[in-house]
Amino acid sequence: MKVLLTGSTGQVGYELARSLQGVGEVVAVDRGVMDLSDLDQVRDVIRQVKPRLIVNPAAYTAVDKAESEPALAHRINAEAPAVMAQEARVLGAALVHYSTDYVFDGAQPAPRAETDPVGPRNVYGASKLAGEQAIAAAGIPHLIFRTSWVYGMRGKNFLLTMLRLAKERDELRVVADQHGAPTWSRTIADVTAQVLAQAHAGGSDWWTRNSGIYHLSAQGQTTWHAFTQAIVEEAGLDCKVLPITTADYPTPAQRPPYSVLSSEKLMTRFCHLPDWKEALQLCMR
Ligand SMILES: NC(=O)C1=CN([C@@H]2O[C@H](COP(=O)(O)OP(=O)(O)OC[C@H]3O[C@@H](n4cnc5c(N)ncnc54)[C@H](OP(=O)(O)O)[C@@H]3O)[C@@H](O)[C@H]2O)C=CC1
Ligand SMILES: Cc1cn([C@H]2C[C@H](O)[C@@H](COP(=O)(O)OP(=O)(O)O[C@H]3O[C@@H](C)C(=O)[C@@H](O)[C@H]3O)O2)c(=O)[nH]c1=O
Ligand SMILES: [Mg+2]
Repeated sequence: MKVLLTGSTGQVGYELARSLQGVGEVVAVDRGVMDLSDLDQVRDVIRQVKPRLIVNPAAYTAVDKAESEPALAHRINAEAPAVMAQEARVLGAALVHYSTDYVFDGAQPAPRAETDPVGPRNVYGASKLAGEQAIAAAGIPHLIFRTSWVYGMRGKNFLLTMLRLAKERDELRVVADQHGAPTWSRTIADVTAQVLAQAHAGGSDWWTRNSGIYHLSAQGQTTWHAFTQAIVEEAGLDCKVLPITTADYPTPAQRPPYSVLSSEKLMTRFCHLPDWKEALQLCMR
């Protein structure tokens, strides 16, 4: 089976390039081959490759910058996935896509289910929500994995930023009033591969029965402050981590105060997800 993989230079895409090897023949395309801001190019590449499955972890992920580039964020996160869905329909292909906890406003401190109302607080979240909706509306076989606070030992992420800052400084000030679940990029890729293996073994109506949104986050919850404490501790660094409020750390984009996802649906149907701290330790070791 031919699998078209986007975003293989990103955190999740890099891990997927490895995890999807057992799923099929992976054709990985980077920005140089398929620029998601060029919708004609997206269409042309899909028509050339003719995949049976498109896996799309590529996205505009710069949350603060998106506030000043809403059109570009929307093109990459909503219009490009819409084109992928249209082309998948023509080919009879399935689409695996990724979305975010930032589709929620996070006003209520309770884990969010897939059926809970959305209400993004920022341009990035709104653009990702529009991407989800375009895929769902296309009526194709699809899986949308909403994940959160992605980190890994490569790429641009909170873990690597904090490791760098903790080495440079004696103390870090980190917000302690935003709650979520840090999720290792490798967990996301491995779970994706496991679910696709089940799809492969599942018979002809598997996609009809299972298409939809799934929350895919590590278990448990924390704050950016406590996440940083765990990072500093695990790295054995000598750096104080001071709790601050969101108001003490002004950013262009608003973030949800509480965006913990309940991954019960995914765990009931497919597989177990690890605790965030155990995954962090595995990643850092
Ligand atoms: N990072 C996070 O904390 C979270 C991410 N997600 C979602 O998970 C998915 C994977 O994210 P993650 O791997 O962390 O993201 P990264 O930021 O690590 O990687 C993004 C990828 O998208 C590619 N990309 C960006 N713009 C374009 C473009 N115009 N054309 C082609 N490729 C482009 C990047 O390519 P290049 O290297 O060339 O820039 C890179 O490969 C995304 O859908 C994201 O929205 C969900 C929750 C949290
Ligand atoms: C660097 C730094 C950040 N912060 C705060 C700012 C912010 O509120 C919080 C997180 O910072 P970041 O900007 O790294 O995180 P952010 O870019 O908001 O991360 C998000 O990315 C997108 C792609 C997602 O989909 C989300 O799930 C989430 O992972 O930490 C501090 O308090 N102190 C610091 O020194
Ligand atoms: Mg960021």
